Amino acid sequence: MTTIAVLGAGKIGEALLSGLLSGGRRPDELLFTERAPERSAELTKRYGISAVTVAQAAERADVLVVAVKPQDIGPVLDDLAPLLHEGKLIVSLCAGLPTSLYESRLPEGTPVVRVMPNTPMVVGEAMSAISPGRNATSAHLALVEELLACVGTVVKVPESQQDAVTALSGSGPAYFFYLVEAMIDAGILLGLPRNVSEKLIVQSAVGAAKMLAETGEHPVTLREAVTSPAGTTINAIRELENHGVRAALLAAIEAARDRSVELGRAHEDRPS
Ligand SMILES: NC(=O)C1=CN([C@@H]2O[C@H](COP(=O)(O)OP(=O)(O)OC[C@H]3O[C@@H](n4cnc5c(N)ncnc54)[C@H](OP(=O)(O)O)[C@@H]3O)[C@@H](O)[C@H]2O)C=CC1
Ligand SMILES: O=C(O)[C@@H]1CCC=N1
Repeated sequence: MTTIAVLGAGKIGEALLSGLLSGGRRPDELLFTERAPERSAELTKRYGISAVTVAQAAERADVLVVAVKPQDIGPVLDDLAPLLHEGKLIVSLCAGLPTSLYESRLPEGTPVVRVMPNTPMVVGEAMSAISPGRNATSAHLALVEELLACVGTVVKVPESQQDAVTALSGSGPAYFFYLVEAMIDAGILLGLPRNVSEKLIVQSAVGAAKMLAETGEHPVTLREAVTSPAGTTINAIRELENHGVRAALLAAIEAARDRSVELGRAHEDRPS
C-alpha cells in the first residue's frame, strides 16, 4: 500500500484527494496537512481522511504531494528538511517551482517529480503534465503517472516546458470559464433569461469539447463546418478578429508563462 499525504489541501489539494478516492484509493491510504483547524475538520468530515502534522506526514507517507501556494513553499521546506527519510517521494504541484528548489533544500538524493495538473481533476478530467527531477527514477515517474491517471489524462514533458504548460493547461480552465461567462452575458444582452442562456452556452461548450476530443478533427475544420457562407457565424468571427481576440489570447498565455517563471525565480536567491 502506498500512503499519500497532501501538504496543503486547498482547491487543487482537495481536488486530488477527492479524485483519488473516486478512483479507488481508500481513505486510510490518504493523509493531509492544513493550516486552519476548521478546514481540517471540514475535510475529515467530508472524506474520512486524517489530518496530520508535517512531521506525521513525513513519517507515515511514501509520497508527499506539495500543494501550497508557491509563495508559501519556504516554511514547508524548512519543516520537511529535517524530517525526511530516504525513499520518500516529493510531488510538487506548485506553479513555477523547479525541482532544483526542492533538491537544494531537502536531504541529498530526495526524488522530486514536478506536476502541473488542473481543476477538472474534481470530475476526473484533469490534464496533468509530469517531469522528473534529477533524483527521480522511471519507477517514481510511473507511480506519479498511475496516481494522476485516476483523475484524468497525463503527459510527460521536459521540465523546461512546465512554465508553458502551467500557462496553457494549468490556467486553461479559467480561460474557458471566462469565455463562457462572457457568452452567457451576451445571451442576457440579447434578451434571453439567464438560466436559458447558461444552459445554451454550457451545453454548447460540452458539445464542442466532446467533438474536439472525440472526432480527431482540427479545430479549424470544426469551426468551418459551423461557418456558413453569408451566414451568422462569419459575422461573429469578423468581430472577434476586429477586436483582436486571437492576439489577446496569445499575449495572455505568454503573460501567464512569464509569471510562472517569475514565481520560480523568487526562491532562487535564498541560501540552502
Ligand atoms: N488552483 C489551480 O487551478 C491550480 C493550482 N496549482 C498549484 O497548486 C498549489 C495550490 O493552489 P490552490 O489549491 O489553488 O491554492 P489554495 O490556497 O486553495 O490551497 C493551498 C492550501 O495550502 C494551505 N497551506 C499553506 N501553507 C501551508 C502549510 N505550511 N501547511 C499546510 N497547509 C498549508 C493553505 O491554507 P491557508 O488557506 O490557511 O493559507 C491552503 O488551504 C499552488 O502552488 C498552485 O500553483 C496547480 C495547478 C492548478
Ligand atoms: O493561477 C495560478 O497560479 C495557478 C497555477 C495554475 C492554475 N492556477
